Amino acid sequence: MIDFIERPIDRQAAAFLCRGAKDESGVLRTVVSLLSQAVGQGHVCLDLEEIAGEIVRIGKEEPLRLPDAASLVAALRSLPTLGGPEEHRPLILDDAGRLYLYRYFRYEALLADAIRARAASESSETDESALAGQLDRYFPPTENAEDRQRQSALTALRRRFSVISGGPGTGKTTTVVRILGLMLESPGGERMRIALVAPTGKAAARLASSIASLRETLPCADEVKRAIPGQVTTIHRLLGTLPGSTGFRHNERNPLPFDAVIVDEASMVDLPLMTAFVTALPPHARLILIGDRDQLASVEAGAVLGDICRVAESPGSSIAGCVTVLDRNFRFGDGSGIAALSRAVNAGSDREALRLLVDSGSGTIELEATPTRETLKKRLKAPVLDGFRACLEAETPAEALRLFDRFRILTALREGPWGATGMNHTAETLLHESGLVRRDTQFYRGRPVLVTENDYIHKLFNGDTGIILPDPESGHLRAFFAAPDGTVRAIPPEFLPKHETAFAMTVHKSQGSEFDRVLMVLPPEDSILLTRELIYTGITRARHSVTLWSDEAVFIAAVKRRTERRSGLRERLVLF
Ligand SMILES: Nc1ncnc2c1ncn2[C@@H]1O[C@H](COP(=O)(O)OP(=O)(O)OP(=O)(O)O)[C@@H](O)[C@H]1O
Repeated sequence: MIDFIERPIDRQAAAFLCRGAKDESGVLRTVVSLLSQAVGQGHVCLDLEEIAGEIVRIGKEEPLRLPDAASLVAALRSLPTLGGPEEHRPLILDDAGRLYLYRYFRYEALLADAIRARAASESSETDESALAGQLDRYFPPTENAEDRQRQSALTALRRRFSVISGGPGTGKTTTVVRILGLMLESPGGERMRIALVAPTGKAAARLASSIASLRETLPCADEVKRAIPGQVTTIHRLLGTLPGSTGFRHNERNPLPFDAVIVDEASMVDLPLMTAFVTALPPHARLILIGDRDQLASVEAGAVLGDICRVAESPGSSIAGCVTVLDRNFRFGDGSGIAALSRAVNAGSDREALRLLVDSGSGTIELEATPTRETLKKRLKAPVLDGFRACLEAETPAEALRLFDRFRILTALREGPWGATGMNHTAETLLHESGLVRRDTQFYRGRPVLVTENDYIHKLFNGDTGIILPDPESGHLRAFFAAPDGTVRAIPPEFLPKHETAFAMTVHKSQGSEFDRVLMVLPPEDSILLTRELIYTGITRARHSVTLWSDEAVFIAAVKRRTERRSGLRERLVLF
């Protein structure tokens, strides 16, 4: 039984796309409404095989049994709005029984073509023997026979398309900086135009600051170090947004002026944006995607990085050899609590993950039962006061921002007492009662804010985190944000774009950030929103320790549940 609440947009899409069709049974309307719903949930298409024969109930309407797949296809073909892959119609049905909205079909087809074309062409400039010597310098041979970092660098230099995937601490950034050094040292490298991008301002700032410290460690000449770009920008900014349009200034007809582009945190990039980006690259440009294939997929449609990484493993794939997975944890060591736990979660070993949490004597990972509504405030008191006191008592805005990254509450849900809204409310109450903040106005001193939309005028981006504090000079309250170069900037709070309080945030919003300590909160009841990828992403935001509030059964159910996003990208990438 597929039970779903139809949103107004699903109803309108169904009515519009089925207009003029003979649909007494309501099957067509139901299928199109399901497609609209699926896209809203991040799927790129609807798989007819999967819904064939199912009973569907929309809200309180009479349940309806859908016919078998062949009959569904035949019925859909009667729709004047439906066409095949070569046609330009609002709905597209492909040969594998996947139903798309035209826009998404086109994104997927364009992206698959662009990646295949890029993957097929090897970079011509590489001089193999010189390269081997260079690689030995950047990646000194170790007793570890299989040096995947070195392998990933070799792939990135040889190919026009490559992917480096790995969890936190596996050396992705270290490897990127070495690749930059290698590229700039190669013949003609001094003229190479390189762009570094990330999906959010926060992620861009993090990469910029890592590069600034890592480039000094490179075994290369000073002019090469100086040539390494210090600036990291967001994908939107590089492409150039156009007011009132979903298009960008740079596109196939006006390509980006770069020879190599590195995209960090690529798991956060959705299908429409990745397509816009890849199709705006000139054909000769090298594209390197960096990310963690096991993290939550993008908020909007698609799971582009995950799909690419999975295809690369299948025999006959057009992108075989383009993907390297870094799996050795250099930051914690493979045996550390967080690394072992995240590996068990990823593998779906729910019992093993639970055992690690329960038996951990190290203090780096801990499991505690989710508090009830009644005990929530009492249980939250110590973590909140310990976690935020230093930040709220800091002497300067720069110090407060640095200390704020020591601790964060991450929630699985947005709403409800165990969601980000409820946890923020309880945290604020506790801090108010303890005298650490005075929650008497909207912008009170010490209120952390998380920006939730891009504001190009004030250069604030979705995901940026700031704190409201008095300006040390004027005494006026300002929102302070860390700039990528390590300085802070101050914005009058009334100029802030859309934002939320940020003592607690959802795991989704925390992507691209890391904190020393994390308290991750799951609700007391299981829900389809609790997935393996969510748990993995939350745990791996912590650099030193994680406390998980969850009941054992809820944790087990979440680790068992995978997020599968329907798309045809993998199949389109396998085929030549
Ligand atoms: N080959 C290596 N040998 C020894 N130490 C390494 C190696 N590669 C990386 N490290 C160290 O491991 C730590 C993590 O590396 P790095 O920051 O590059 O990882 P990352 O995958 O980018 O992590 P994150 O996603 O959290 O930013 C750093 O302290 C780095 O110096």
